[in-house]
Amino acid sequence: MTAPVIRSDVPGSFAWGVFHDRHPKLIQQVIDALPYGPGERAAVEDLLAESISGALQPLSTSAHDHQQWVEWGGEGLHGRPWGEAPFLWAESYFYRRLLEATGYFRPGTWQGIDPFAPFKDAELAGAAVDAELVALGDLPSEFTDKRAIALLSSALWGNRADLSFQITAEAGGSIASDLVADDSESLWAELERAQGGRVCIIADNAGRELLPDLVLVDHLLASGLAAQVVVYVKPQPYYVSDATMADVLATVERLRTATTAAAGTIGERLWRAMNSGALVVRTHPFFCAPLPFHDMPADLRSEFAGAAMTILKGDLNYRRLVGDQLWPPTTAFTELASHFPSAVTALRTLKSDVIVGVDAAVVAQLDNAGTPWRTNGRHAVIQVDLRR
Ligand SMILES: O=P(O)(O)OC[C@@]1(O)O[C@H](CO)[C@@H](O)[C@@H]1O
Repeated sequence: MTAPVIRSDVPGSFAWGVFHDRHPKLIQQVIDALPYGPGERAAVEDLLAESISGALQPLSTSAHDHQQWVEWGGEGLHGRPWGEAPFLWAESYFYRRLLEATGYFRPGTWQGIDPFAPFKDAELAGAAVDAELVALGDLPSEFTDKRAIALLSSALWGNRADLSFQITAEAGGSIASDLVADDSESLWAELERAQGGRVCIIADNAGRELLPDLVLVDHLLASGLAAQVVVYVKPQPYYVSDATMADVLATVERLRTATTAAAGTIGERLWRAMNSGALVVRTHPFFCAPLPFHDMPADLRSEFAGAAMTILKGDLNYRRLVGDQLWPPTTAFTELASHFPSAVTALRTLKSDVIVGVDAAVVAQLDNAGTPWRTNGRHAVIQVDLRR
């Protein structure tokens, strides 16, 4: 089964807009957020110009991952317009090159400085997170189904980043009308069935998404639904807000030091779970690769094999799971997710063109409404492949 691979050279498409509208704004924000010198500023602006109207240049041969990117497909793309590369490839490479331009990997003063840290730090320190921490206290404190459903919903809508505990505490669950596919009952049934196994979570964004993700992790461990949770984060700054280990530590600290008792208790439990190995945070270079998960290397594949469930958060992980392709939206999710080494659940708000596993009647209704439902971030899916 196949479908057209998404590229960013179709004017007016979502992918085209990412390169032509979103990236110029992002680059401006990056060079305004830290006092980069003339060299870094020029390199960042050159990258933007190259990605919009130039030919795709290779990483410098002295870069530690030069060869890796050649193997990931760079060789066939060097010298061609960026828009001819698959969108997933080009977007991922853009973030790698942005780190090159800001000196993230180069020995020197900017080495290891996350160019997106000012945005992530501000979000985590902000009033919205304060309100989230307070709202945590309104959730049932016992490890009931009601709490589980509310936390799953918070982790899902945390990907939308304007909704989380505050909504779920009030609604007592999901914002059902915006869920275009909901297999959450299968997820809970499978976690109950496999009780005491290992659950993997492939994290997405830091801040207002990682916070509810970690609260869900705490629930899985404290309720006994999982004996161990492994959270996978990015090895380096990526797609602006993607979570790294530094973001996990900052989020656990934000919980621990919260003035609200519920949040503080969860933060302490997460700390102790890391101490005991019940909660493990891991990463791998492939999490910043420009390829679908279908192509994951054997060492990473073996880490997921044997997990009771892997939960993938967010839009980019969904694109990598099912393939960044224009599938008919009614294509079965299980058909495209079956390559993954364990049972999987996608928790994703829709922010790009890729979507599968939606009933024909729902697709017709959404199409008829005339809104850009695939990309406006309003809708979401909870999709499960139980591998049986
Ligand atoms: O994975 P997330 O954080 O949910 O969303 C990331 C994302 O929406 O941002 C990109 C635009 O820059 C999209 O191509 C991509 O899928």
